[in-house]
Amino acid sequence: MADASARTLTLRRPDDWHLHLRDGAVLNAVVRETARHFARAIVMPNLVPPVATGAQAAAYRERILAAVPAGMDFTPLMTVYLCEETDPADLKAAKAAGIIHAVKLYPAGATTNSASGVRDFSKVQKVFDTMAEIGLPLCVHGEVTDPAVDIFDREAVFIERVLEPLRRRTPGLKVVLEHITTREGADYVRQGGDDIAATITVQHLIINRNHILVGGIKPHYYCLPVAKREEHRLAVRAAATSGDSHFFLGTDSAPHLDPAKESACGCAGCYTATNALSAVTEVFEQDGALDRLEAFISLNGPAFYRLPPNDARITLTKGEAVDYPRKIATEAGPLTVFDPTFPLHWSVAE
Ligand SMILES: NC(=O)N[C@@H](CC(=O)O)C(=O)O
Ligand SMILES: [Zn+2]
Ligand SMILES: [Zn+2]
Repeated sequence: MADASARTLTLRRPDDWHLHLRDGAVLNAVVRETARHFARAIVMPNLVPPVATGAQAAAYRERILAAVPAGMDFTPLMTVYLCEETDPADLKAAKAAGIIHAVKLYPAGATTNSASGVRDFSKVQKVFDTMAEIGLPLCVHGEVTDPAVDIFDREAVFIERVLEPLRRRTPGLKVVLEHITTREGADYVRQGGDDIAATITVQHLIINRNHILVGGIKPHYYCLPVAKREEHRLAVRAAATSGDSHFFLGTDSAPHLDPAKESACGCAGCYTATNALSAVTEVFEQDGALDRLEAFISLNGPAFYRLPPNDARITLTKGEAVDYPRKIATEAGPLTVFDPTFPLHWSVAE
């Protein structure tokens, strides 16, 4: 489809396999930014209070659909937030009704709005067993919360201490290790067989921890899992651009209003929906991997989730630097768009 000198790419319309849309004023402002480019998205359930039941997922889905501007075609794929009280029968019913496509595991305290997450994994083993039985994937925020573990080691330690034992206890459970940031994450998933996959974000293809900390603290580059050393960024980037079916785009676009980011205790999350597709295309071009872009953004995700790829196509065109907004206005205040640090040249025909 694409060669190194391509200036136009026509690809199947992509999906975003990890997205935060929030609610209310922010939802109303950000949903169009995603719907412009992506046909579907796995919508994260970490609202306050969390989306914890099938009924709450159905109600959130209605609020999202009501916020999609007229004439735009966007399908939210809902998830439920795993709590120690989650009822396996409720998940079964919500999956059978086509409302939910995954369950999200947040270790309690690991990230934004994760206070209701799981503390004692033995309390949710029945839920995992049911999910394995009905083929409902588990999306995992893969970081331990043990205060004794260094924040830069939390993903690798999670794989060893939590994820591998959980998968051994629950044969057949399909797992997405979300937003991987390490060589260990990429290696584990690549070698993990057909029941595991990983999402990779835009920012983790582009930034390492220096971007956050050198020359002053840059709150808009702070997200969780936090960006690691350069060698890890390169390993994650190689996984994305390899075309390997275990890896697909989940932007983890995570809007927080500017005052909440630019603060003495700034929130974790990068807002990337607006320029995600241009940035990912630029990355694949930089690495001579445009022929593997469609696998990463449009094919590998649906295959893992056992959904058909989109029939619609998008056209990406290379030209002068793309002029995308630096901020998105919402009725609650501004959101800063992720700055990839280099100009983007690929625009998307809408
Ligand atoms: N990635 C982040 O840094 N933040 C996400 C939560 C998450 O995906 O862990 C958010 O909801 O803001
Ligand atoms: Zn997360
Ligand atoms: Zn996220």
